[in-house]
Amino acid sequence: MRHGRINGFMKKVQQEDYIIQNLGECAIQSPVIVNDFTPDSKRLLLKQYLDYSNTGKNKDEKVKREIPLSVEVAGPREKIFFDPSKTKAAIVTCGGLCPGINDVIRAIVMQLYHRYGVRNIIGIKYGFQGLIPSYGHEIVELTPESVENIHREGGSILSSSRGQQNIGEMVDALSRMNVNIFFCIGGDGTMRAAERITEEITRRKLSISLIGIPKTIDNDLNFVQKTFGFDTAIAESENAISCAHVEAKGAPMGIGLVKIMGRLSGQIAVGAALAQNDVNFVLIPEVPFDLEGENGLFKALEKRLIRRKHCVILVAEGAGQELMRTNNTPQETDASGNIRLLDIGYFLKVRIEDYFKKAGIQINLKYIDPSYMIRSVRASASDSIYCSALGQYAVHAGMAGKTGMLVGLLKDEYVHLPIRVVTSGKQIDPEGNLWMRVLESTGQPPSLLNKPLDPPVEEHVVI
Ligand SMILES: Nc1ncnc2c1ncn2[C@@H]1O[C@H](COP(=O)(O)OP(=O)(O)O)[C@@H](O)[C@H]1O
Ligand SMILES: O=P(O)(O)OC[C@H]1O[C@](O)(COP(=O)(O)O)[C@@H](O)[C@@H]1O
Ligand SMILES: [Mg+2]
Repeated sequence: MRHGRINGFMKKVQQEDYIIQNLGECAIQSPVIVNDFTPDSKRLLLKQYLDYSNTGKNKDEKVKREIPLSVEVAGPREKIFFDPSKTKAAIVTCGGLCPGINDVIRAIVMQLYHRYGVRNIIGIKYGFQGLIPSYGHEIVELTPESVENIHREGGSILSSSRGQQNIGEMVDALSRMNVNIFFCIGGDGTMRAAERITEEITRRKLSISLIGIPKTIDNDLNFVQKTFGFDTAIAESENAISCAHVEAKGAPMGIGLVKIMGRLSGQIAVGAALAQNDVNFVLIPEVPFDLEGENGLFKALEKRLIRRKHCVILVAEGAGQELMRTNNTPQETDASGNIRLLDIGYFLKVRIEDYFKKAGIQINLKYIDPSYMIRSVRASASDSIYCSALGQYAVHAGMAGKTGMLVGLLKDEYVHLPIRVVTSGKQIDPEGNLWMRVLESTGQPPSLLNKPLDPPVEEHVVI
């Protein structure tokens, strides 16, 4: 039996209260096409916590061996590790820009200063470069006054960079500057670097806590329900899609083609398509497609145009890369080692125009690429709320002496995740409900392939 607070009164809540009424027996087969139907017997456990505080010695051993799969819940700890009056904290922002970075910096500084009384807070400029003396970047002092208004602007007041730096030299700098808590705001690349920095700190037996905060519009960190900036990026892409829809309807046989960021995952494209129901085809890296052939994109597009006279296509920048590559195409990477993508947007524009020209059908294709405009803006209200929570929880974790971890949302709960589990990359499951909802809302065919793919060998991690 549990207790719930209803209208200010405590009420006993029992399992019976959660039984859903049914009008009667369901005897008719549903016309909805999905891979898995949801049985009534599938239930969500309501806020189950596990408290193992009374287990005596070897608690960590107990967590490893006896406690079911679970993660540490974030929040202020009764006892802390660092003495606030002697604590020095450093903040770095790495990788691509993302709405909300300044909100997180502000929240960390305010929380350290006002809740814990930490007076020594520094900012590392231009990502990990700022820890390497030869770059000559200045170290900036961060105070409540200096960060007071920064959340009103996009970008990062500390700036950012890509490119690997020497791990040993970075730890030398942290140690030389007497940093006790190192806050790393970044995406998958930053977390890979953070993991290596933590290993080096541990190897040197230094008492430096490293806390990650999940930044990236791509939303591709494993186990993290949502990275900050993702919601804003979706909201910003709406404008481009609306314009594409207007343009498509504004001319005979109009096609609005929009390319949206998303390197290895189509999370932004999927979110934007579901937020903006004008999209008719969503193309993402996780779901391969053919151009030609009876089931390919061109034929599906042609059928749609004949039927409805206009069409909106939303393509994630990482989609269809295999269609453009030959064995001789060089695989280029950026300074951080991320694969440089070929331009699927322009490629599709040219190929679609070519197809319809050959078919003798006159179309009007308008191509829109909002590019960096979806990530250099300030955070939306919901992202700002998320950013302040992440900043606050990151400080609680750092002051408690936790390290090699990241704060994030998982199943609507703020939790501590070991950095090593988040870097393997999160993708959209083509068999999952999210993609099914995209297919339902766009009406695009379940597959744009002429030949079905071989079944995947690896199992997906289900959380
Ligand atoms: N395996 C790694 N070892 C050390 N540094 C890394 C590693 N992977 C990425 N980095 C560094 O982390 C920083 C951020 O990575 P990047 O991929 O650019 O952005 P993001 O963190 O947003 O994914 C860059 O300076 C990059 O070089
Ligand atoms: O800023 P760059 O180097 O042009 O990179 C663009 C890439 O950065 C992103 O905006 C975000 O990537 P990260 O968060 O991993 O840095 C991607 O969507 C996009 O592919
Ligand atoms: Mg990344």
